[in-house]
Amino acid sequence: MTATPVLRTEHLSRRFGGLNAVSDVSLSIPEGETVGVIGPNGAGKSTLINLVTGHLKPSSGRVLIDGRDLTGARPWVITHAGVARTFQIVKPFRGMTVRENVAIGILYGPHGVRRMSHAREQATRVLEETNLADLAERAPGELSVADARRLEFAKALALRPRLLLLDEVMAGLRHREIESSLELIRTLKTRGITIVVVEHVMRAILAVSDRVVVLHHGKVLTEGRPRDVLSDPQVVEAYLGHRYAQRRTGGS
Ligand SMILES: Nc1ncnc2c1ncn2[C@@H]1O[C@H](COP(=O)(O)OP(=O)(O)OP(=O)(O)O)[C@@H](O)[C@H]1O
Repeated sequence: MTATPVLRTEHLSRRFGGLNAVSDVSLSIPEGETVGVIGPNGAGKSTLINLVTGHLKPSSGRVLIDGRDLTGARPWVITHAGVARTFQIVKPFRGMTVRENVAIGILYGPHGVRRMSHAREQATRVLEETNLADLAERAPGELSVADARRLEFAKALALRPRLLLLDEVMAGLRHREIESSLELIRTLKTRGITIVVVEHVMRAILAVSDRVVVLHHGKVLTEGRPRDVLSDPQVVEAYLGHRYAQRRTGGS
């Protein structure tokens, strides 16, 4: 008997007026798998994440978390089912320190921490893990782009999710900063966390994905092993462009 997937979407669709932002997307992600989701701007990647996390309701189709039908459930219900996410546009609470931003999620999260002092202790551990410990008392507005993205990561990790959805956590980062984000994702993989990585940084997708799904005009164009998918002529045509293909075949 095969295990129940951590995330399953069945014929998931979302329309905005006449636009099919996500169209008939059926995915099955088993426990411990890291899936990269790529596609051109406007392909529906963030909408897909928002449909899974309850930030948008589907027009049709279903979302199952660990086999439970949570289609259209509120975000906090999805969080309590073990799902955490980052936002593409970082959304810290401005009036709080970095540590408090993480602690507040723990306090209202699924693991029953009710005392602020305990939440702060746990937040400190997450900040150490995400290399933000030195910045714990800073205001989020003082952080660099890379550290603000790390804070998003830390807020999601603080919920101790089984399924983590990362929406462009590497956008705008430098080489070294990307490497340290990849290191963190690799650590989470070894803990068995199931991860969905939406990313335009192909090096990152190749480095951590067990499988890659390509979205195009809201539909799954193709999916498979990262190197196979990234050399697929359809994917090159729709998204990557020929310069990228030449670079890859040139061995970079
Ligand atoms: N709230 C909304 N109202 C109307 N249209 C929307 C809304 N959200 C997304 N869209 C449209 O749906 C389509 C898919 O958008 P989405 O943000 O999911 O794409 P994406 O693949 O994440 O793109 P990017 O790589 O630029 O982040 C786009 O055409 C977008 O303009």
